[in-house]
Amino acid sequence: MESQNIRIAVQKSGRLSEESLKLFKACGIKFESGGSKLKTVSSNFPIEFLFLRDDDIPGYVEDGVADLGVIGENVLMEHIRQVDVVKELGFSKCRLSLAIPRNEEYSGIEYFQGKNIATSYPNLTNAFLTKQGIKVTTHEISGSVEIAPSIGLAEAICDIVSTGGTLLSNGLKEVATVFQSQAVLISNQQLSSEKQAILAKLLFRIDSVQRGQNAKYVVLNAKESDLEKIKSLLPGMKAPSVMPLAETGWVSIHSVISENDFWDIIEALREAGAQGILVLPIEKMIL
Ligand SMILES: Nc1ncnc2c1ncn2[C@@H]1O[C@H](COP(=O)(O)OP(=O)(O)OP(=O)(O)O)[C@@H](O)[C@H]1O
Ligand SMILES: O=P(O)(O)OC[C@H]1O[C@H](OP(=O)(O)OP(=O)(O)O)[C@H](O)[C@@H]1O
Ligand SMILES: [Mg+2]
Repeated sequence: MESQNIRIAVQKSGRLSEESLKLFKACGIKFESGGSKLKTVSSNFPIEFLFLRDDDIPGYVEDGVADLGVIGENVLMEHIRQVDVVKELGFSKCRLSLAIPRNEEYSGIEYFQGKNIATSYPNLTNAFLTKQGIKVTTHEISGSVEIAPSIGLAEAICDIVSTGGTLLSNGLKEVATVFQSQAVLISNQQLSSEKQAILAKLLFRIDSVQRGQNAKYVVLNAKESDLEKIKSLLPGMKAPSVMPLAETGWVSIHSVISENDFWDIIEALREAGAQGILVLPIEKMIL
């Protein structure tokens, strides 16, 4: 009999694992993680977790060994798989970039013509350069790619960059971005209707958590005479809540501000007469 749980593959340990587990926990899903256990079932949601090497996840989801998976778009795009991307997760943001020794002069993409490039992403690298008429020889290596130029393995590299610290400490400079990546939730293309219903519940929870992460709850005091000006700066979920204070002529205003324009709005609020501004995190936001 088919299991009623949906099965999700997440990275066992690495750059995706911590944020993945944090997200599912923030969704109220309880499960054990850590240690040497490679499979665990949630005690309060119909989901089973498999802890795997990230490279294996897209294949497992394509084959239906797992129903869902969390994976970096960079890995997903390198080996085209028949899976659906159901949600951008907004963490493990990084880019796949071409880098060369720092003392080299970079004239433009033509620099790479005929060069040897070390990378874990030969398909993405070749596709990017071929599109621009550049022919290179890629050397596939699975890790520590940044070492390649200094040991004479290649003249350039194409690897994951986030802060740029690894490039810097290996005497390299980033010269072109091939691909921007983040973690995504992928799904098998033939989920049973039962599993689709579980996925819909999961996505509803992820949306609520993400909305909360992108917003702040703001409470402030203001003179009634400044209320209209302040209200025009505050959208809120529907409209800001306004409550009288114990002191005549003063009100307390509660609202929700998007993380993106948070500081701009706070500055404008202060100029408009807001005082005693409190900012609180939002755990979940359900529309
Ligand atoms: N420095 C970084 N900052 C942010 N995200 C990153 C960074 N490096 C990698 N990533 C993202 O996290 C994913 C996993 O990276 P990680 O280095 O943990 O992979 P790995 O060493 O191949 O792990 P595994 O042992 O599971 O095969 C990458 O495919 C990429 O999407
Ligand atoms: O630009 P930075 O912030 O320095 O990050 C980039 C580095 O991070 C990743 O490696 P990771 O540290 O995950 O080690 P790994 O090679 O073992 O995967 C990636 O492969 C780069 O080497
Ligand atoms: Mg890997």
